[in-house]
Amino acid sequence: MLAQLQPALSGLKLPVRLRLWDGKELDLGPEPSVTLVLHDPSIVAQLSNPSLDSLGQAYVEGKLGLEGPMSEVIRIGDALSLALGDGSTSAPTREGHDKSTDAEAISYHYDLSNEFYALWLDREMVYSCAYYETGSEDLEQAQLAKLRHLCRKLRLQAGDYLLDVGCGWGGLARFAARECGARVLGITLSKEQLALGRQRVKDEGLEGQVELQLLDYRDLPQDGRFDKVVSVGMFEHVGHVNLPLYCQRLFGAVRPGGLVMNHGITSRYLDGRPVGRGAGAFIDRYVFPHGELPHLARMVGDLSEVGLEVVDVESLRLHYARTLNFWSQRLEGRLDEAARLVSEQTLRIWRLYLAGCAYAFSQGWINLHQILALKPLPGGGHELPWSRADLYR
Ligand SMILES: C[S@@+](CC[C@H](N)C(=O)[O-])C[C@H]1O[C@@H](n2cnc3c(N)ncnc32)[C@H](O)[C@@H]1O
Repeated sequence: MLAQLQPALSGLKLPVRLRLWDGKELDLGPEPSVTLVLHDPSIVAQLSNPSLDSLGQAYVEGKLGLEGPMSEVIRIGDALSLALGDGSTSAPTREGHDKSTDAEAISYHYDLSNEFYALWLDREMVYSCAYYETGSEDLEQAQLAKLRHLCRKLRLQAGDYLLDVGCGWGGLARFAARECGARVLGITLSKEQLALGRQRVKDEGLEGQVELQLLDYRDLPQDGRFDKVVSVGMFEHVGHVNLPLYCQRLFGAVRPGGLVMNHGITSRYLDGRPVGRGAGAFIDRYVFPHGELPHLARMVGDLSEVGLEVVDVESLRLHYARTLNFWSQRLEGRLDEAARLVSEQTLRIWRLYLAGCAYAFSQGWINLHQILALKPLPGGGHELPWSRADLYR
């Protein structure tokens, strides 16, 4: 089987070395930067029709070993999938989402280990795209700049009541309280996040201003009590079927004249079908079960349908590629510590996921959009300034 496949593989001239189950080595091109270790002859059949999903699965299951820089591993995996794969993609996902399946999916990802996430996230443990004002910032600076950018877009004032939907470990909630004087309610579905988030609120003496709760977005108060609503890296978990309900809940939570910021990952495709030669299927299987990425147009449409007026949209695609590269490099630099915190299989998954998503953003398979919307005042007016100049002062 390998003898049949070898001419096709060698024809690609990729900088890859194959190491076989019997120890033999075979270079497919000059100066190999990546070694694929075929632990099992059965993996050869998969190599003849590879996708990022099947290659990733073989790695996770230990049939395939990967040696070399992770970014290079992903690039090679994609080149193999493009050249030899049949290019088949699955249909767009439209799963039913209820509170219990969503809670389970969230726990699978976010309750993994606070210590593990702390190894490679920034100090505030912000788990979403950072903002690089000049492109020369490190991760710590860029995450703080992102929090500032969001608060500025929300025109957050002292005394404002802010709702943070999907608050993670509470980095934005604490920033908004500390730097802007806001009162904040943050909600999450992760018990581990909640415990550490509350501890950090306490450590900073912000208990009078910041409250974090375990609450599903479907159960949010609907009496318009919040001046501003922000949702960062959360709507990817909602699912197409529930997007109208999600937008309805944001609308119901904010007061007339208030602002809503939705920051999250969007699909390149209008129908939200999986992207990237099997990459989407891998993420769904191992990383974010039940996650779904809508197109920007779908999200703008659903916000508009409930009565929120979209006033500003910004794409930060390459900002997320850079953020993920930082995360991936930080994890790669601390693999021994990580291996003590999570299982070997989980570590393999997260290594592929971080490097793979950096690649996916860099290729334009997925994007990151900040969508600012407002709930108009009775009569149609609003409180926004005439220009965006205030954002950049
Ligand atoms: C990628 S994290 C982003 C966390 C934070 N916003 C940040 O930027 O660091 C996604 C967050 O959404 C929350 N989440 C997902 N589905 C949710 C739901 N149905 N209701 C409330 N929170 C949810 C998760 O618990 C998690 O805190």
